[in-house]
Amino acid sequence: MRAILTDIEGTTTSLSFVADILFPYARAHLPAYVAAHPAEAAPILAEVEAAEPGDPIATLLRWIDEDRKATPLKTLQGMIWADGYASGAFTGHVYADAVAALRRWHAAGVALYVFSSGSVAAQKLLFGYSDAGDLTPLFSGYFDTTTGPKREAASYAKIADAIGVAADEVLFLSDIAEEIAAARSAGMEALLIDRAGGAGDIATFDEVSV
Ligand SMILES: CSCCC(=O)C(=O)COP(=O)(O)O
Ligand SMILES: [Mg+2]
Repeated sequence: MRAILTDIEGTTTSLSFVADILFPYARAHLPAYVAAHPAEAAPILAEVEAAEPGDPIATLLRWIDEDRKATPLKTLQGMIWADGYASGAFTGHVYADAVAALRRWHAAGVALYVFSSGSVAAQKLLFGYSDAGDLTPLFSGYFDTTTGPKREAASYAKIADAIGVAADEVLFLSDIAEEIAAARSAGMEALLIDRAGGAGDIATFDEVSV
């Protein structure tokens, strides 16, 4: 493999860090953040209102509760989390086996990329302020839903094009079967990870040979 493309939530990072730490932090700070940053928030609120007419703050809070992977929500969450990471309210959870494997693969010359529904800014924060320190030097690039939905093959074809590596030389890792199917449709190798040790192809990054 010349490149590895990884999902975050459920793959490098626990579901509970996202659901129990990140989302509640964004929920609690969203109204005050929007009030304090009107210029930055305005285009995001306009996009939310265009998608669902009504009070955009109420819509955003509901989208958090529904775990909606909507780009404007993800953009705003990334902005809010920046304060949380910078103040030390939390650090980014990355499984120990993922940290070790990412370091090993990087040292072996495999190019590492991220594809997550979280915004690129949020991805850089999570790995930059990770429990294991700054992991961003390991990554060659980041992709989010501005490239396309994670369950559509075209998104993976675009990523392969963008990184300049043939799709069949890219390995994608994710905890979501539909994402794995989309990556395979685009010609990538792909492994379904189930960190609970259930029906996935792998349970940890230790099982991946490159
Ligand atoms: C990296 S941002 C935090 C996680 C997040 O908001 C998210 O939507 C993660 O989705 P993924 O595609 O990584 O499963
Ligand atoms: Mg995931």
